[in-house]
Amino acid sequence: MSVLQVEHLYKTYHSYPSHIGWRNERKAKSVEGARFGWLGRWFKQSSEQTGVTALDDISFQLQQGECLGLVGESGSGKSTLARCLLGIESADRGRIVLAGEELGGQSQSEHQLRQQRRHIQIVFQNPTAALNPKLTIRQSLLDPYREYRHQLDLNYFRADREDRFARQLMEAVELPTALLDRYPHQLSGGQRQRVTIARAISIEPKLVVLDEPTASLDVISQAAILQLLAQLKQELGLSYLFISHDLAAVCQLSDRIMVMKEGQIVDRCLRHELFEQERHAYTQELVSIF
Ligand SMILES: Nc1ncnc2c1ncn2[C@@H]1O[C@H](COP(=O)(O)OP(=O)(O)OP(=O)(O)O)[C@@H](O)[C@H]1O
Repeated sequence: MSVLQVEHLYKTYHSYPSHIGWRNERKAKSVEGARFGWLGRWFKQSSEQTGVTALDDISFQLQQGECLGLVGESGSGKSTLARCLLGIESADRGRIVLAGEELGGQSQSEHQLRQQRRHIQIVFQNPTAALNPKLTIRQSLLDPYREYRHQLDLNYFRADREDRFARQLMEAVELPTALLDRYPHQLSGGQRQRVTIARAISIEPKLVVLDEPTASLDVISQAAILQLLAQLKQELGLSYLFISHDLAAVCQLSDRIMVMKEGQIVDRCLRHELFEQERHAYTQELVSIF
């Protein structure tokens, strides 16, 4: 079953000349400015010259329980795609369908949008920035649960009591429950990343976006986190979109791999095919510099 379907996604960033100043830029971007004003016309013209196409006709499907790896050099559009999936940015064109429901469909209310968003969670590269330093681990873990508690229908975790729920989450990511009342700065980097993973999976999302989840960790913690992610995927039947520069990590965790270049998907393969000779020239280049 397909969990995620992305169809013909496009996104261009328009950057305006910096000497114009934000007041004029805002004016130009406004409906009146863009449609009628000389300022709008002039800015549109200059932005077209300086626009960056971050996503250029992206289409793919991700199956239930699958890990889809996404690799590509810096600036190829990986994070833009992640931001569009999470609703942090909107695409210019195209459709994102999550478990049969279009994300951000036109007739959706704010409430419906929020409901949909909970089905996609993200694990960021830097767990220190992802955790609020003023909250204990317990508070951070329970945040998503408290926000969505009335709509949750969990299969794996039992959420009848907060304390039991928090303990279950710690056990799932192999952390001692004694850490629950500590603050993020009292944990190691690897432990903090385990907390962000526990938080992301706590409400059993349909899709977890892993955005370079091991990049800020030492080699030993990296291996342990990859192993944990593989284990959770199997136990909870999770689906991942795994974004990384690290081809070895991507090959270890992913079932299939997509290669992105300048906003386009230029190659797709099964993980064991990535290092084969007859791949796309750009894939071979990535493999050779790895
Ligand atoms: N807010 C923005 N405004 C203008 N251009 C942007 C913005 N965000 C990204 N870009 C541009 O869009 C392109 C894709 O960027 P993106 O961050 O998606 O790449 P990436 O593959 O995730 O890179 P990295 O691996 O370094 O994170 C780049 O050329 C980048 O400069």
